[in-house]
Amino acid sequence: MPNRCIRPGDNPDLTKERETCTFDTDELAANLYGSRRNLERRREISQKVSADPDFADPIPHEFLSREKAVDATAKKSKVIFQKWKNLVKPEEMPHLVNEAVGIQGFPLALHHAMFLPSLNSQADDDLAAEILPRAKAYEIIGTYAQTEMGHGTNLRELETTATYDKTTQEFVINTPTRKAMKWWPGNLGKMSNYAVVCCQLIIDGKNLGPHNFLVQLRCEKTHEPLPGITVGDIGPKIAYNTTDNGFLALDNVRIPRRQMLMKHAKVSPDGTYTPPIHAKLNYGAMVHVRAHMIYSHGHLLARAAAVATRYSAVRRQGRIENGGPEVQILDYQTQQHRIFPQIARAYAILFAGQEVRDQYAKTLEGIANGQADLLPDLHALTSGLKSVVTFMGGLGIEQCRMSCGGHGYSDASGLPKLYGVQIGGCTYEGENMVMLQQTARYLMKGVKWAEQGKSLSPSIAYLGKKSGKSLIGLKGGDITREHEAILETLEHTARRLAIDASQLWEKRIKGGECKERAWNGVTVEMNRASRVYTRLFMARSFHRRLLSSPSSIRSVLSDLFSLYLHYECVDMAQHLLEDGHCNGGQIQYLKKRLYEDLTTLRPNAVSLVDSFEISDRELNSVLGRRDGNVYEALFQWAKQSELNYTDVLPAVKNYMMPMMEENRSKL
Ligand SMILES: CCCCCCCCCCCCC/C=C/C(=O)SCCNC(=O)CCNC(=O)[C@H](O)C(C)(C)COP(=O)(O)OP(=O)(O)OC[C@H]1O[C@@H](n2cnc3c(N)ncnc32)[C@H](O)[C@@H]1OP(=O)(O)O
Ligand SMILES: Cc1cc2nc3c(=O)[nH]c(=O)nc-3n(C[C@H](O)[C@H](O)[C@H](O)COP(=O)(O)OP(=O)(O)OC[C@H]3O[C@@H](n4cnc5c(N)ncnc54)[C@H](O)[C@@H]3O)c2cc1C
Repeated sequence: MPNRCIRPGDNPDLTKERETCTFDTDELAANLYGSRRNLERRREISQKVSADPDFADPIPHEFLSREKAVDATAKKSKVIFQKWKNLVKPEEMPHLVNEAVGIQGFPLALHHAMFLPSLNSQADDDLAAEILPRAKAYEIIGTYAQTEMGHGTNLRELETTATYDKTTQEFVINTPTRKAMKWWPGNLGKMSNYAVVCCQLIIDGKNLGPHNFLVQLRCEKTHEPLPGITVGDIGPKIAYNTTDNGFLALDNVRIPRRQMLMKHAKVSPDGTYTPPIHAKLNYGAMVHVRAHMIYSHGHLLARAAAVATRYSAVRRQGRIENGGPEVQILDYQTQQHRIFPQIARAYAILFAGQEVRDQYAKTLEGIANGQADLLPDLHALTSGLKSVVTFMGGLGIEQCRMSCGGHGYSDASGLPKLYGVQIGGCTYEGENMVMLQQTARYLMKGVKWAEQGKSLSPSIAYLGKKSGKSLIGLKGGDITREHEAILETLEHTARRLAIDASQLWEKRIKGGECKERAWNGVTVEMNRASRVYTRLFMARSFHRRLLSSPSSIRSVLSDLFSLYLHYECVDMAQHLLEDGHCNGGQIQYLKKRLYEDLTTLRPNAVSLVDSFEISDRELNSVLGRRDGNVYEALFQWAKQSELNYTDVLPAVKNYMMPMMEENRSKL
C-alpha cells in the first residue's frame, strides 16, 4: 500500500518503514482533515508559505532574543493579515498561522481566539455594527482581559468595577487595588489597542456580577496608552514568549453605556438591568476557546508523536540479540510502549476535538434562537475535555521528549517548546482541577436525574443504564465484540465512579457538613469521576469515527483503536478493579493484548504519523524531519548558535582567560 511520503535521498531506514505501510496514508489524512480537498488545501498552504520570501527565517527563532522574536512574529502576522487574508478561508487560518509563524503566539492570537468571538456572541446589534467590521478588517487589535493578579479562577471575586453613572450614561471602569490589575491576558501588553474587559457591574451600589465591556486602551494613531490606563508586558514565561501577556490598570476610565456587551444582559439608559436568558452567557468566550483548544492540543501531541516516531526509526543504538546489527530504537518494546499510545491518543483527541467543535456550533445556533438548553451539557463536556486533554498531552509530549534521549532535550528537537506551549493549557481557560469540578457538578445532577428516571442527554445517557458483568477477555477472537466489551466496561466504571462520588458527598452532608464543605471533602473522587466520563466520551468518539471510516483505512484504525482502548484500560486498572467489576486476570489479558498491539502497529508506526500531514516547517524539529537526515541537520542547526559567531567569546576573553593566566602565573 502506498505511503506517499517516500522520496529519493531519504534516510533508508525511514524509506523501509514507509515501504511496509499497509494502508494509504493519504486516505487516512483525508479522513482526519475531513476530505481530499481539505488535505490538498492543507498541502497547498504549506507549500505556498515555504515559497513566500516574506515568511523566510534568516535564523531559527530559537536563537533570537525575545524582542527580536516578537518583531519577527509581528512582521509575519502583518503579511498573513494583509497579503494572505483573502487567500484562505477562516477555518484554514490556524494552519496558515502554525505554518508561517509557529505555535508560540502572535499579535492577533487573542483577537481571533477571544476578542472577535466575544463581540460576535455578546455585543448587541448597534455595538457589533460599529466595532465588528473594524475588528474584522484589522483596523484595531483587541484582546480579552479577565484574569487579575489576585483572582483568575473565582470570577465572582474579580475586583475591577464598572459603575454605571446615570447622569452621563457612562460606565466608570476602575482598578481598586494592586492585585485587581488585569494580569495574564495574551497580547494585552504591547499589541492590543482595545480589550473586552471583564468587570463587576455596579448599578446604584448593587453588584450584579461579572460582565464584559469594550474598552479602548491605546490611541489609534500613536498607540500610546490613553489617560488613566497603565499597560505593559508581564515578562518571560515557560513558553508563549512571542506573546505579550500583559498587565492593565484602569483609573476611573469612562466609557459610553453602549460599550457594555449587551446582547444578553442589558442596562437601559435609566440604569434598569435585564438579566440574560442563561446566567453564564457572559462566559461565552471561554466556552468558545475550550471547545476549540481540544483539537489544537491534539495537534500538539501529534507533532510530538511524529518527531519521536520518525527519530526512533532513524536512530540506531544497541543490540537486541548478541552479534546482530545495532537496532532502530523503535524496535525496543519500551520505546513502542512510550510512543505508540501517544499516536493513538493524538488521533483520539483530534477526533473528539472535531466532535466537540460541531457540538459547540449547534449550541451557538440554539442560543441565537433564544434556546440555551444545550449549554450545560457543552459546558460539562468542554470543561472535562480541556482538563483531560491538556494533562494527557503534556504527559505524552514529555514521554516523546524523553524517548529521544539527549537530543530530545535540545531545542533542535522542537519538543521542549511544544511541551511548554501544551502545558499552558492545563492552566488557561480554567485551571484543570477547577474545571473538572464543573464537569462533576453536571454528573451529580445526572446521577439524580437517572435515579428519578428522567431523560438524559446523550453524553450522560450511560448514567441511566444497568451494568452487566464485564465481558473483557471473554469474547475472544472477534475484535468488534472486544471493542464493545471494553466500551461497556468503561461505561460501567464511569457510572460507578459518579454514583460513588455522589454517595460520598451525600454521606458527608448527612453527617452534618454543609453542601459546599462536604463537596470539598470529596473533590478528588469527583474529579476522578469527571476524568473517566471524559475518557469514555473520547473512546466513544474514536469508536464512532472507526465505524464511519472507509474500508481502505478501517483495519489500521481498528488496530489503533484497540491499542487506545487497551492502553486506557491498563492505565485506569485501579478503577476497573476497585469494585470487582474486572478481576486481575482481565487486567492481565488487557496487558497481553496491549503488547500484541505494539507489535501489530510497529510496521505502520511511521506511516500513521505521516498521515498527520505536518510539514517540516510546521514541525520545526531537526529530529522529526520527513527525510530522516537528522545528523547533518543537527550540526547545521547548532552552527547557527550565536555563541558560534566567534571562536573566542568575550566572556572567555574577559574572565576565563585572565583567570587561567593568573592561575598559571601563580605556579
Ligand atoms: C478560532 C479559535 C481558535 C482557538 C484555538 C485555541 C488556541 C488558543 C491560544 C491560546 C489562548 C489562551 C487564551 C487564554 C485565555 C484565558 O485563560 S481567559 C480566562 C479564562 N478564565 C477562566 O477560565 C476562569 C475559570 N473560572 C470559571 O470559568 C468560573 O468562575 C467557574 C469556575 C466556572 C465558576 O464560576 P461561578 O460563576 O462561580 O459559577 P458556579 O457557581 O461554579 O456555577 C454556577 C452554574 O453555572 C454553570 N457554569 C459555569 N460556567 C459556565 C459556562 N461557561 N457556561 C455554562 N455554564 C456555566 C455551572 O456549571 C453551574 O451550573 P449549575 O451546577 O447548574 O448551577
Ligand atoms: C499561558 C496563559 C495564557 C493566559 N491568557 C489569558 C488571557 O488571554 N486572558 C485572561 O483573562 N487570562 C489569561 N490567563 C489566565 C488564566 O486564565 C488563569 O491563570 C487561570 O484561569 C487560573 O487562574 P489562577 O491563575 O487564578 O489560578 P488559581 O485559581 O490561583 O490556582 C492555583 C491553585 O489553586 C487551585 N484552586 C483554585 N480554586 C480552586 C477551587 N475552587 N477548588 C479547588 N482548587 C482550586 C487550583 O486548582 C490551582 O492548583 C492565561 C494564563 C496562562 C498561563
